[in-house]
Amino acid sequence: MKEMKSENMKIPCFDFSEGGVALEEGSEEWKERSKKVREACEMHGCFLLMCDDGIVPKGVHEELFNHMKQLFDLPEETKKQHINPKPYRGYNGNDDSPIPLCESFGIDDLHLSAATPQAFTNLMWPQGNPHFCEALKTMTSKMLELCFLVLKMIVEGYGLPHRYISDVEKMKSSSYSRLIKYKIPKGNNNFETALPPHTDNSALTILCQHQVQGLQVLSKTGKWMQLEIPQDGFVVIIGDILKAWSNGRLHAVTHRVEMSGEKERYSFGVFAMPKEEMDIEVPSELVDDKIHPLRYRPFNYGEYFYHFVSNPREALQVFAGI
Ligand SMILES: O=C(O)CCC(=O)C(=O)O
Ligand SMILES: [Fe+2]
Repeated sequence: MKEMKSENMKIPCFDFSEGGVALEEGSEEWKERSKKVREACEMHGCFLLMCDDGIVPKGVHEELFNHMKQLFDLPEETKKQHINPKPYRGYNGNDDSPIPLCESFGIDDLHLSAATPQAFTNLMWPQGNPHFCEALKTMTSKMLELCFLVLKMIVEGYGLPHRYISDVEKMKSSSYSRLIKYKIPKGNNNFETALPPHTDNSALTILCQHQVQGLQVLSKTGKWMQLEIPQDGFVVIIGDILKAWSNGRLHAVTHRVEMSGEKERYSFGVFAMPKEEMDIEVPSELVDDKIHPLRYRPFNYGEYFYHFVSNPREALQVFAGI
């Protein structure tokens, strides 16, 4: 356990509340920070993020999680009404599931239209739940703004021409918000895996949680490290798509959730991803003959997702090699 803690010290935590977001893009400070963000994404595949009121208005975090608790307390028949034929969406929560400690709802493109969060909250509460509806929409939009900021920092961190900003902007043209509850393990085990090790099928993932920690990342040296997500803060995780786009330079970190026997855990994740028809193609600036030969041939997100559904661990491999 001690070892986990000391390794965890190495996962960088950026404080965007010290004017990070207000930093003028292109300024020297911005360039400096972008380099550090890029290095963290190469070395660890994730980093922690602190934010102040200017980014996520005060109280929205708390509001979101208070309502999420009420959501998961609704009767099973009500929760089951949230259906979506696309894999990983909809409501997942029955005890026969291969991951019985994890109960979740997935919703696509929550922020694009006011009708989407409203349809969801009206389905769960026929009398409506405007506060939750607003909190869901605000958090998703803010978290996607942070994703775009990080994507722009990555472009800057590699010193790529400005035109790549529109490339990375497309990496967040779709999104999927996931509301998760992790139950307390029933056995006597101190720790139980509630979400098995995986990499994300997104370009970039941003997550927050309510008080209880549990997310662990696998270091490049093969050690599991417990993350300490700051209160009202976030963790940013590189997904498979940015790994491919960056020619394998950014690390799509393997992560899992371990639950201890004490308290339920609630988390909220936003997965930024391209539209299905979008091509993922490595910028020529990130390819050279000697150290960085081209590692992934161009593919589109829909093709990748198709492979991910049948074999998540090998999906990116399909496009590896030329
Ligand atoms: O709940 C968490 O902290 C992690 C969730 C996660 O990794 C996922 O949904 O892909
Ligand atoms: Fe994940």
